[in-house]
Amino acid sequence: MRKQLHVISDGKLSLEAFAEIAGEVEPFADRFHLREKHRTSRELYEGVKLLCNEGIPIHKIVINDRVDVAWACKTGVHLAFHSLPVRVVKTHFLDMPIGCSVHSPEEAEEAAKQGADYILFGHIFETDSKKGIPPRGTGSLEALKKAVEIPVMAIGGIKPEKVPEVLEAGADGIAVMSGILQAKDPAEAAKLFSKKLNEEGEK
Ligand SMILES: Cc1ncc(COP(=O)(O)OP(=O)(O)O)c(N)n1
Ligand SMILES: Cc1nc(C(=O)O)sc1CCOP(=O)(O)O
Ligand SMILES: [Mg+2]
Repeated sequence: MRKQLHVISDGKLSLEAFAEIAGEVEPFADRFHLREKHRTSRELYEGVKLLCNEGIPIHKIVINDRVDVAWACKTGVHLAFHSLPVRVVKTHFLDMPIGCSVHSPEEAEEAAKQGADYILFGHIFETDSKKGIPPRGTGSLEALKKAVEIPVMAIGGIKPEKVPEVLEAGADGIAVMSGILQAKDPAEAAKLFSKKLNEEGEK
């Protein structure tokens, strides 16, 4: 199966800047997450409109945490540690695609049992986003893959040269923030991630 590339907003760029980058990398990416924990629902709603104006199909847009905004915009939702439980969202929003962040095989099993469509597992490698917290490594990814059947996206410190190792450990895709948003040429970076994912995914 084709391996996925998720691009995660960093909460630092303006939504206009993120949408512009999203427009450039759209052909190479499968999902765009608005992970903007400090923003209001109105700002997130406007952010979705900006993404749509840049040509991002609605099915590729995911809102972090805010089920209300996801429902209003008909996007997917990504549930974080502090979010509503997967089961609750699943019960009330039958058709909403649901992702969930997990940090152990037990959390992964629970998310799958409650009806998550996919999980993000991390952080795999050191990343400025999780300073001072030891990375979990690809060994833990391999162990977690044995616990669930739903797709597992690896997150945290993923650079193009790390993709083979992550796929070797069984990842169904990757989620990337700085590797694309801070790249000199985000489109080239996304293209390279996509190439690495497809090359390795076909093995
Ligand atoms: C053990 C552990 N708990 C929580 C977090 C952070 O939660 P998450 O839902 O992944 O939220 P963000 O990564 O989006 O901030 C964690 N990394 N580890
Ligand atoms: C949002 C997020 N969640 C993580 C987790 O482990 O739960 S790591 C992460 C940030 C990923 O950023 P980068 O690609 O720049 O390392
Ligand atoms: Mg996370």
